Amino acid sequence: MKESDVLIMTSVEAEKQAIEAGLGRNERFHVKLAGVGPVEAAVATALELSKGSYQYVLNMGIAGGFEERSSVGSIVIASRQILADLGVQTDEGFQKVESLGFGQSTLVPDQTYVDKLTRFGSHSNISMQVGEILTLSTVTGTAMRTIELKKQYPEAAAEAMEGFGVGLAASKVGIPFMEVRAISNVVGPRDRDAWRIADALQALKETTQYIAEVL
Ligand SMILES: O=C(O)c1cccc(C(=O)CC[C@H]2O[C@@H](n3cnc4c(=O)[nH]cnc43)[C@H](O)[C@@H]2O)c1
Repeated sequence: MKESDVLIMTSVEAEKQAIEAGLGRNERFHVKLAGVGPVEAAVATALELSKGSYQYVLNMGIAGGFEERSSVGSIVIASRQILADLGVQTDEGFQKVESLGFGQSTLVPDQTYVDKLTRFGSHSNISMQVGEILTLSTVTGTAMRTIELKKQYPEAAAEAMEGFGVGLAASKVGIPFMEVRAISNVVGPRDRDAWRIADALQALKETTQYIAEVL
């Protein structure tokens, strides 16, 4: 393992296969399973980082997109990763953990590579945008929760379940990180049959080809 190696954490085997197909034969990149949810992802990433020497950490996978901010089949690169349900629920509404005077619910990924990938992507056929990505332990599946999240995080472009965990593990040891998600479904009332997983996995594969050139 070399110091310029890149660790890519993803949730499930189908995502890993799409990413590996995009990378082709590239020995700098190591794709590992993070499991599902922020806790699994943080632990899995910390363990991988303890075994090797990495220059960069990426969280990649599919995600739900907020209708007005991202479309199915497009790519969202995180400007911020927000652990959206870390806080306190009161009669006046939800307050972030920071309002209690401790804790952290937002991470800012490495801006240099976010910019590089966005610039690179603007010359491709893939629709790519930068926006906030929420990390949640529970997939949003009702209209009411969707409205709540949009009210709390009006700038959110997507939600997934691992980004903050991966980013936190990397940030604790001072390694730059980034989250890149392909939108498979709209955030809203649960309709699993409407998820366009094949399209999202194809976008993930194509984006990984760019990442291998940019990083
Ligand atoms: O069933 C399949 O063939 C299949 C193939 C690839 C991936 C999956 C997953 O279910 C991946 C789970 C992973 O996806 C993220 N995700 C996707 N949509 C959402 C969403 O609307 N809200 C939150 N997370 C979402 C999440 O990070 C999961 O870990 C299935």
